[in-house]
Amino acid sequence: MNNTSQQRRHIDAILSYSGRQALGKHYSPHELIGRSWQRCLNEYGLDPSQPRPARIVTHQILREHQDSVDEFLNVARAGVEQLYTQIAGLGYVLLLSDYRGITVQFLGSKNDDERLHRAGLYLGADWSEQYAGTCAVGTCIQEQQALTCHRVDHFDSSHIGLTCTAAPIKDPSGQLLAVLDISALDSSRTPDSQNFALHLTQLYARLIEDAYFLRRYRHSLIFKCDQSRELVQVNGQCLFALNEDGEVLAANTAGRSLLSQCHIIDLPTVSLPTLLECQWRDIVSINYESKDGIRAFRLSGTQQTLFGMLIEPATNVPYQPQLSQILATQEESVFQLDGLSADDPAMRKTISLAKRLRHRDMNLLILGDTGTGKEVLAQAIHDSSHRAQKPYIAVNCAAIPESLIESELFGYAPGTFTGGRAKGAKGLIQQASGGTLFLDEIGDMPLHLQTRLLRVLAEGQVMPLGALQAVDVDVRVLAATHCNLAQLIKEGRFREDLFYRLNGATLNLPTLKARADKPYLIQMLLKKINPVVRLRADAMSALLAHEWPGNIRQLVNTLTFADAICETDEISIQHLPEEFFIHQNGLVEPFIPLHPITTTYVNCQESSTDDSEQQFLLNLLRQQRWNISAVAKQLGVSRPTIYRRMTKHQIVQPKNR
Ligand SMILES: Nc1ncnc2c1ncn2[C@@H]1O[C@H](COP(=O)(O)OP(=O)(O)OP(=O)(O)O)[C@@H](O)[C@H]1O
Repeated sequence: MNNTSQQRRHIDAILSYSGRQALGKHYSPHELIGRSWQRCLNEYGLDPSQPRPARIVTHQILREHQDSVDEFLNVARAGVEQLYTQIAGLGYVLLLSDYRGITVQFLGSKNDDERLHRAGLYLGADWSEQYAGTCAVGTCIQEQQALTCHRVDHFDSSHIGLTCTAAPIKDPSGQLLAVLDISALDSSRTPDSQNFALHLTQLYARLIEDAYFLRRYRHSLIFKCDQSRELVQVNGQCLFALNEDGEVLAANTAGRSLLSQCHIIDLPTVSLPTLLECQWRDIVSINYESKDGIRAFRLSGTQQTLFGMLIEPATNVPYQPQLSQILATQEESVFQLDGLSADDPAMRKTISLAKRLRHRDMNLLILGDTGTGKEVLAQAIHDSSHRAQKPYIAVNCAAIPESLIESELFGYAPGTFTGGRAKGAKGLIQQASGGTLFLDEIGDMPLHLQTRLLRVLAEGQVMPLGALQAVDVDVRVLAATHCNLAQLIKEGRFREDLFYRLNGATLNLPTLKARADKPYLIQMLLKKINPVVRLRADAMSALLAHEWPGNIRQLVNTLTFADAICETDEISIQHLPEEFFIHQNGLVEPFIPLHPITTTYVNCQESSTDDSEQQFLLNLLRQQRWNISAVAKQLGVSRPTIYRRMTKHQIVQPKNR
């Protein structure tokens, strides 16, 4: 088809689309292009049968347009030139237009000067939709989004040879500032071939937008954040300019979309500490307290972790006087507590509270899912308190049989039980006197014992079973549970008054899945298990991606397992339990250890190759007296997995156990 008949066909397609001509078998445009065609026909009164020549504004007018964005053009230059070097060899030219569609910067080949001029791919060209009809620049201005306008997407039939891709650049207040466009004179390729061009243009539009943002707010403190700790410095997506009180003055496009996730549209009233559920000092002290200059935060009302860094003002440091005051209130370091976490927002709050309360004698309630480290925290609070030299007694209320828990806790007087000790026995509460009593799984404590415990807490005295006289005790109680105590209170299964006695303050522990410092925990725990062994990147990625229903306990077991079956000093994904393999496509083969073993319960008909794993499992089963559920819990896997593994390793449970 020659050029003229192509143009004729295109005019028919638009007239048919507009309903001004009978519907034929014509090209049906993308919704966004269709909207633009409608605007051209109905709002601007453009006539598709009257192609318009490219309009290039005069030098004088061009100068006025350029002057109005002079500062921006200076910042954009480097990005524009870099993008052009990447696309020039592919036959593209580059246009940067202002928000009115006038091309204020142009980069293209001199060889095609005349053709480019005729097509409007030229400095000073007017690509507003109102004049040029549907086109990448003009439609991007109207729709405020990146798009490709490929060949017959153009309204004006004189442009149907072109392929153009454009992306918007916003100013720090969110207003359209400019449009970055790359165009080619001839493109016989399909629209899909422009996907790469679209991504590249969007990427450079963002780079230029961010460079301009940083330039405009160079005198302010800038908070830059990203969902990845590794990428925040080189490619932090969100930028926030802050005043000296931590209020957000401006944000880039990604920053504004983050704010809109939290339903915030009114910028100057947003406080960044509120948005990140933290103190202002947590933000301003990043560069002074964090080793890598990055700190983890949680986005308010979500489970989303953001890693943030600060870019300090180039001159005229507005927050400095306040900063010195803030840093003067630096939190003391308490190694027992600091070591529990590297950088996690929830742990930061918990540890900070624990530090402030550690020397107080108030009772504390530690809440968290199973295996999140409630007991470890309790021990650390005791070890860092003024009671550290006194006893620390831990009691698991769910593990002691109900018939024994009373005597275990409160002790008994001589002669109370037949078969009891002649001198009676001191209960655990009395043993903890002067120190700390940790009551784990407090939600499982029977109601009548809750009443007795309440008396101990209220009166500072314990009455052993069968005794006539109460004994004075001075005990600080740290209680923990994974239960919802409010719910238990509602159901009448937990005493409300005891709850208030125990809950001098609440310390919350996050799940392992939600923790931002998983890499630290993994490395720290592995070092404890085996200081020599090292994790390969594939294993680390699998561990980081895991759900961890059993939390840190499951992580400890997983690492212990991997260490046991790994025969070199490197753990890779094959050494992790079955749950970590990608079964479906067989990408990863399970572990195959080397040394054969023989045991009473193993049918060694053939020499097994999975012997280390077999030995590990066998040892665990023996330790747990063949309680499959207990082994499954310890390894953080399901019972069927244990049975499958037993079958695989031909481990047979002894009949007479
Ligand atoms: N910060 C930590 N550093 C090292 N090990 C930890 C840490 N937190 C937890 N662990 C380990 O994780 C396991 C579970 O911890 P812990 O018993 O304190 O959890 P828990 O919340 O009390 O569990 P449960 O609710 O089942 O009683 C233990 O092996 C403990 O040593």
